[in-house]
Amino acid sequence: MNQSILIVEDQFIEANDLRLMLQKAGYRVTGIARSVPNALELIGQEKPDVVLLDIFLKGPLTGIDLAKQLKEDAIPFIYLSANSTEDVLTAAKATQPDGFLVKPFREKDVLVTLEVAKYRHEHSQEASFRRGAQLLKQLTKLLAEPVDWEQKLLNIGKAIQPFIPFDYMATGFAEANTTAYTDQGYLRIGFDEYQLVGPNELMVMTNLKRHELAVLQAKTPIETEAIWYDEHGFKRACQLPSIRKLIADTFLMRSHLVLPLVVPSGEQFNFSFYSRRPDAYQEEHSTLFSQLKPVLTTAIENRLNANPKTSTVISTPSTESISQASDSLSSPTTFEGIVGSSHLLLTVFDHLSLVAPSDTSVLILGESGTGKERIASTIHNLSPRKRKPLIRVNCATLPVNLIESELFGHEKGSFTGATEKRIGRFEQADGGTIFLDEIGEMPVELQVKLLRVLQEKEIERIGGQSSIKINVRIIAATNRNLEKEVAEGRFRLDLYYRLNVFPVSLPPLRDRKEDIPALVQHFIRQYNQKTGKKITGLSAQALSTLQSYHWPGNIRELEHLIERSVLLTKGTLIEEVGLLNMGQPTVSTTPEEHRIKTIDENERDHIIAVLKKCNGRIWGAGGAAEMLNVPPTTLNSKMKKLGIRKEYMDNH
Ligand SMILES: Nc1ncnc2c1ncn2[C@@H]1O[C@H](COP(=O)(O)OP(=O)(O)OP(=O)(O)O)[C@@H](O)[C@H]1O
Repeated sequence: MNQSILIVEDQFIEANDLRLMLQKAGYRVTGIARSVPNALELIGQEKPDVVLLDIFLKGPLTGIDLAKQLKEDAIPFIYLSANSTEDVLTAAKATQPDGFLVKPFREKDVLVTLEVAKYRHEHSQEASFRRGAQLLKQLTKLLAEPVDWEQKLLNIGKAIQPFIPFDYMATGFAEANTTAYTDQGYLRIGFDEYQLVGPNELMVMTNLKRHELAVLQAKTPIETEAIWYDEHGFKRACQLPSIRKLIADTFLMRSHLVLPLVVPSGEQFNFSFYSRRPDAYQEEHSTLFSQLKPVLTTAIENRLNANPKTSTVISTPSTESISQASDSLSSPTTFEGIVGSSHLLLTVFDHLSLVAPSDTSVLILGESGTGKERIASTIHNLSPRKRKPLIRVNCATLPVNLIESELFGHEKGSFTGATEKRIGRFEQADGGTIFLDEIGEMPVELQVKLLRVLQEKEIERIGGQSSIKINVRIIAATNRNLEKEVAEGRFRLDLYYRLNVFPVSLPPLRDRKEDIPALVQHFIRQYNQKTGKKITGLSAQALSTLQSYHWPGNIRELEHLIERSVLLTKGTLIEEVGLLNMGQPTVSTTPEEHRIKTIDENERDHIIAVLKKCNGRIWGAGGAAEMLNVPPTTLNSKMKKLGIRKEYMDNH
């Protein structure tokens, strides 16, 4: 083995104990550093395979400062720490360490954590390269398919989506002094559904004329190297009028990545990605793109040869979405039965499809009723373990004195009352998945035992003589802020770190109200089936009440409300829901309000109210057109006819 390790620790005795422990296990200790400058000097002399790094050191610099350097040098590191405050923990986590060890150390924990860190480090580097290679292979295949160029670009986007997430992708040639806007855009409106946004569609969506788009295009800076913006940077980049500002404003985009490709003939073709998340893009996306460059460059060259740029065809306006367009309101498109297509939920789906096939542990975070259990079973069902058991353990409801025997089992006679041998939940889940729900409620004493099981992949029944090997995938969930629990000493940092390998955060319903219509429909269908009723939907007034509510109980609360409403409704339409006083329009008593409005005025007010509710969004899931159940183009012309100006859409 003879791996080399540098210990960065200012407590002499602890550092020395570690050194002896490591040497006994066959590691070579390259030195003990007590401060960051001292550590840098030792690393300069010999690059270690792994660094064990205390957070608080001698001098003004901390282990977190050194971690940034280690990351750049691709040296794996493990923090040595006593439980820290939330802020320190957050800062430490942001440096993406390869492990955490909590003092005092047990020899076995140190050795296992080192092994895991080594594996994770090699694996993550190798995995990202492998993923790039896999994507490259997929693209090569897609590009050879005999489909038109627009479809080809869409196929590229779809293949890239899990690796470079986007809500809008713009593609096109970049040239100075342009006199036309010819980019092709793809707006994501469902898990695998995109809306084509060519120049004509963009004109309709933005109420701009062709020459106005061209002017904005000419004002848009041409990036010659990969560049990405987080929310603040993007706001600054969008101060002056440009196409990217137009896209940001129209589709509510918050971060941006431009990946330019220069083909040998000198032409530049851009892939521009936009996201509604504030910080979707990082260096790794540009690195991945470099791996894809050769195959994409060839595709663009071929396109240029077959179809010189000047003859770019401008497509006719279309309101059709490409692929799997959902045609009826009665059956919402779902991802494995999970309803919703808000960008926050689509991000969750992307994460699920990435992580499900592997054995990686997943930590699901989210408020009560956001669907954590639902997501856990989706991960299991999408994994190769799907034919084996999924065992759920609710850590909050297990009696403290029985929890150990529940999880690990016991031998007959091992304690008073143990009249029979018991197989624990871990053993029951062998070959499959264990779902540890409400993990934040697990007593601290038991957390150590759980950590051992995770590290060593074996359990011991209470009263048992030997350990039993188990092969179980762990999914844990909590509605608590685990970092706060760690900071307050109620949750072990090392266990948290071990579980938090792949966190999935479920957004609360109030942050994705655009999913409400589809969820309502889904639950109405479900309860129609159960009760034999034939409810067809919800009145606009009732929907608007639901959209104005804060939803502390999330989807479970919505589900119960719809269940109740289906039972209480006599006709076929739910006219009212039981959330009284929520979001009711205030009644004005001015004489003007008593005047009877014309149909057009009423229609105008209604459209404005809906537009405000959708933050001005017309297109896609949760957009005004969907809420009003009319095609977006029809809504656009109605708005023009009724004189609804763009400023009503800028309300935010
Ligand atoms: N996106 C969704 N589409 C359809 N049904 C959903 C969705 N999300 C949740 N549900 C339903 O909402 C209910 C609550 O979900 P679930 O029990 O998974 O929430 P939870 O976060 O685990 O709650 P808790 O924290 O209270 O255990 C379930 O009936 C589930 O099927």
